[in-house]
Amino acid sequence: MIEVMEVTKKYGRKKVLDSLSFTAEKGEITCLIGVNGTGKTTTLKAIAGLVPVSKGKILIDGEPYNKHIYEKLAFIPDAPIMLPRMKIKDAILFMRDYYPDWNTLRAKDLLYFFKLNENDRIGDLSKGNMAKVNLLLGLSLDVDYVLMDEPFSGIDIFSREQIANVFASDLVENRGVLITTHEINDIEHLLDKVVLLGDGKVLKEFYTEDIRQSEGKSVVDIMREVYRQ
Ligand SMILES: Nc1ncnc2c1ncn2[C@@H]1O[C@H](COP(=O)(O)OP(=O)(O)OP(=O)(O)O)[C@@H](O)[C@H]1O
Repeated sequence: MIEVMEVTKKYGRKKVLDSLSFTAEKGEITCLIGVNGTGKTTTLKAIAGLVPVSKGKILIDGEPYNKHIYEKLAFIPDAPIMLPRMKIKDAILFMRDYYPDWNTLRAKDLLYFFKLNENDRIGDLSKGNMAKVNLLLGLSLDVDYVLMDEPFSGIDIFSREQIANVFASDLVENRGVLITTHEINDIEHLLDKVVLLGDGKVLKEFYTEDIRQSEGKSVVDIMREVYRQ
């Protein structure tokens, strides 16, 4: 389980995360939602140990950040991970050589599934294909937790469907997936838990099944209630 416990993060004097607490479980897809600048990316980076927090604790399976964290966790940003002049196949070889948990077979499957050309250069890719390459590189690591920053941002409907299919497949089964997104419509049915953020705080945390069953509401219904207050 990923446990974010009363985490405060300041950039200079600006408080970006304000005593933020929530959990993301293994075997579940948890989605962080919030307007621009509310601290979603900062939260993922803090969990991945890429930015230090000012206060509070983050535990992965009960352990605080340590040098073995990347054996458990992959962070997939919404920007290119590799150098623009590298070909997709070079990026795959780099990952294979660098990470002991690299799964070559899965990388091949995803290359085929996403219809990517391994000879294309990273710097020449469209935004959608860049997102697919990032997803391929992240999901081909045999880790328990995958953090994905805005995997659907600026991506056309067909690519969004392809990416959503990956979320529904056994590629993410048994892992803990934590994503940030604005594009809730295509993936609402795949989400187990939603955490609504506002000004660096949790405004509401809920299981999608619970609100469907007990209140007959969708995630968008709850978002309207919370953000219109
Ligand atoms: N390195 C930094 N130095 C100073 N301020 C930063 C830094 N990184 C982020 N911020 C600020 O922190 C706030 C939260 O940024 P963050 O990127 O976490 O938000 P977000 O919810 O992911 O936004 P978006 O939806 O636009 O991606 C913003 O006001 C941003 O300007």
